[in-house]
Amino acid sequence: MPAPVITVDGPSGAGKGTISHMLSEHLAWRFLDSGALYRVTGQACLLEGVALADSAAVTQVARHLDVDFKADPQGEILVFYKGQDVSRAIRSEEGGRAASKVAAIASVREALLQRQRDFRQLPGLVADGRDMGTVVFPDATLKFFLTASAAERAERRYRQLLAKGENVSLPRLLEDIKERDARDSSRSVAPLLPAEDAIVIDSTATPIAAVFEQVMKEVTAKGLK
Ligand SMILES: Nc1ncnc2c1ncn2[C@@H]1O[C@H](COP(=O)(O)OP(=O)(O)OP(=O)(O)O)[C@@H](O)[C@H]1O
Ligand SMILES: Nc1ccn([C@@H]2O[C@H](COP(=O)(O)O)[C@@H](O)[C@H]2O)c(=O)n1
Repeated sequence: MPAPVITVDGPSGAGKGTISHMLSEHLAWRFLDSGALYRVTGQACLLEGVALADSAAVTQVARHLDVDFKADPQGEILVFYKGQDVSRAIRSEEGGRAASKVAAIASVREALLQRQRDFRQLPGLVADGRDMGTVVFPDATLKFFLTASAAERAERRYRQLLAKGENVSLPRLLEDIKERDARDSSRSVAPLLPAEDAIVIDSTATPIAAVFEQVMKEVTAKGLK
């Protein structure tokens, strides 16, 4: 019997990472941040001087990706590429753009598929991404698709980056989010869309605690808690 999986998909800034992290802590299950794998692939290309448009070379980078995840003492997950902490670099808007470009290459997705599936271990896995419920774990026990308006997601990202002391422009963030939504949704391979059996939650006007409560109701109803 394979380990149970809860998938949390949706567009950028919908709250997937926040809810998935809360859920994995609450259940004491493993956590897969699949976006980080695409972000590290993009960052590795920038570091190794590989052009993002060179699909064959980007695929080689993805196949041999030397990536590691480690929690710091505060429980924050740090991401390492070839032993170097790239957590901050991959979280930039540029990192998100590069990730979304490499993620549109079918052979890159293929190269990262088994690595993602390897996270499925007992007692269970919470998997955060775009195609967790549709492609990577189609047999997941429970599937969520979180969404919110682009304006609300840009506002959230704006507040998040301001709190980190970064100099950001809200109109630019909104443009970036719309551009990334369009690329992620229109690509021919594993486009961003809810699985047929996903529970869709629109959090545009719903605080995090209330979203988590809704998610936990479904988890309990499935007998996972
Ligand atoms: N329901 C909500 N209401 C208000 N703020 C929220 C809500 N959900 C998440 N946030 C905040 O929005 C920001 C982005 O959330 P988060 O990183 O979880 O999104 P994400 O979907 O994982 O985005 P990405 O795919 O780009 O990593 C965080 O600062 C988070 O605290
Ligand atoms: N399963 C996934 C996860 C992510 N992507 C792509 O990576 C970009 C960054 O993801 P974040 O969740 O860290 O924001 C995202 O825009 C997608 O293009 C993906 O394709 N599949």
